[in-house]
Amino acid sequence: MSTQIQYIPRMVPEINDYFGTEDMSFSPTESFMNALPRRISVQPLESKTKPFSKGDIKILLLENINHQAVISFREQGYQVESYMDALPESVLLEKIRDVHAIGIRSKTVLSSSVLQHAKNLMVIGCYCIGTNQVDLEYAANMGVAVFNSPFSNSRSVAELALANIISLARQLPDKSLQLRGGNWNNSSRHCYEVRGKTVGIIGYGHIGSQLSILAEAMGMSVIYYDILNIMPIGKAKQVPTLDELLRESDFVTLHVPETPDTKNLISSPQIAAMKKGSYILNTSRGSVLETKAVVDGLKSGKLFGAALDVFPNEPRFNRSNVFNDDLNKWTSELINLPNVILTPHIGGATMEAQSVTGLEVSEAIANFITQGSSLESVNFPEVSLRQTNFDDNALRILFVHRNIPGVLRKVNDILSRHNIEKQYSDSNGDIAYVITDISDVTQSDVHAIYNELDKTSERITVRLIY
Ligand SMILES: NC(=O)c1ccc[n+]([C@@H]2O[C@H](COP(=O)([O-])OP(=O)(O)OC[C@H]3O[C@@H](n4cnc5c(N)ncnc54)[C@H](O)[C@@H]3O)[C@@H](O)[C@H]2O)c1
Ligand SMILES: O=C(O)CC[C@@H](O)C(=O)O
Repeated sequence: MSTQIQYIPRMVPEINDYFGTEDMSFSPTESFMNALPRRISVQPLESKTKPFSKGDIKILLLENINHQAVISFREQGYQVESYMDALPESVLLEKIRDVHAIGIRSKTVLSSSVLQHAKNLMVIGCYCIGTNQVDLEYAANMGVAVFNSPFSNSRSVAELALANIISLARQLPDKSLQLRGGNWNNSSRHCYEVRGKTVGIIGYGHIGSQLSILAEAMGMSVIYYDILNIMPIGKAKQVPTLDELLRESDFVTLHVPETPDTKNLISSPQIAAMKKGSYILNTSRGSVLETKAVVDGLKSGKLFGAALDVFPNEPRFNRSNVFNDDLNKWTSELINLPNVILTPHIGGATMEAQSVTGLEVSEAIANFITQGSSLESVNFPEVSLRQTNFDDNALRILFVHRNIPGVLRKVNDILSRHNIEKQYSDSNGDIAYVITDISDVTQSDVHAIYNELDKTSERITVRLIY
């Protein structure tokens, strides 16, 4: 008989309640954080235009997004509703209906069937690296820009991968578990140094290349496989085929995104190609590694250990008794195997990474709302216009449209009674985006311009900032 779990969304406590909670750490993190070079400014660009009352803009933040984001949005005057967890779909459908911006991490799936309920949505912020949880194309076709934080947690993931490499080599999880059970076993059987061993990195992007540096510093040899030709760091060597990497590595570690090409990238044939007594690590996405093949590899003795931070199915909420066979059918087999490290998707879960991510994505969201800037969006044409000498009679027009010939001419015909101060347009596949600043606009011009642009058959969205 299945049990129905009643879910009551847990709101994030008010900001002052954060201090003194277990999540808060002041030392040594605080001094480190203050010394971090800041690529981003804490305050978003001050808009000289008057878009609307920010108090009318509703921002929904899910999955316990860092309190810096909540503080920053509230200080700017936005309405913010913030929840500890991902919402069950029925609640999400209700909540997403009238929000203008939503911030998520990896557990909230924004599929087309969810997004079609979002009537006011302008922008999605993924407070993480991965964006596979969002239907990016559908969002772009709605005129909704999606932003992520492309490298703020790369170091955290790379450090976890290195820690797992050493832990697997020394059988740390099992030794610790045995001693907790009263069992003293200081045998060196199958315990190794990592120095001189080879780590094979699949996906030499932000995380893979960080790990490369850390692993070399430990005296390891690094080889990597990537679909792109990427310049090696240090003495690392790119290998031409996945097969070569699998054959030569003592530790194989996955750092590719979830794409149709990476689904089950490592499965039984790839594990068969690995060295006997090697180890596999996955901190990328659960879909990239066929976990049943890992279970079989561990059982047969082909693999000496595995460290998995991500799984094909992951719980949406932090709860007890959820990591079981109902979630993934091989779970009980996996948890009973020796030398296996299982972590609940914590690669990027550090105070440092969450704080930087919180600021970076919030800044992108705010700049899209107040300026229309889509720089570094993952699904949108990248357009941004500098604002200079804006006076009370200036108007900024943000027009997202189908990417077909003749649209810019139509737009400029509509605007022809005004001086175009600045204009910038870009396209990305079927979508194009043009930002135009015009001057000498009266209140009735604003309405006329809006109505005319709104009627154009190629329009996806039109937004005016004045
Ligand atoms: N466990 C966590 O908490 C955590 C945290 C951050 C990121 N991630 C995951 O890690 C992934 C990688 O992050 P990143 O910042 O290094 O990404 P990245 O985009 O910087 O690097 C990914 C690399 O993979 C390569 N690649 C893509 N498809 C490939 C294929 N089929 N074969 C070989 N190489 C391929 C790309 O060319 C790129 O160099 C993210 O997409 C995300 O899913 C997990
Ligand atoms: O914070 C998360 O939920 C996901 C982190 C990680 O998987 C990422 O893609 O950045």
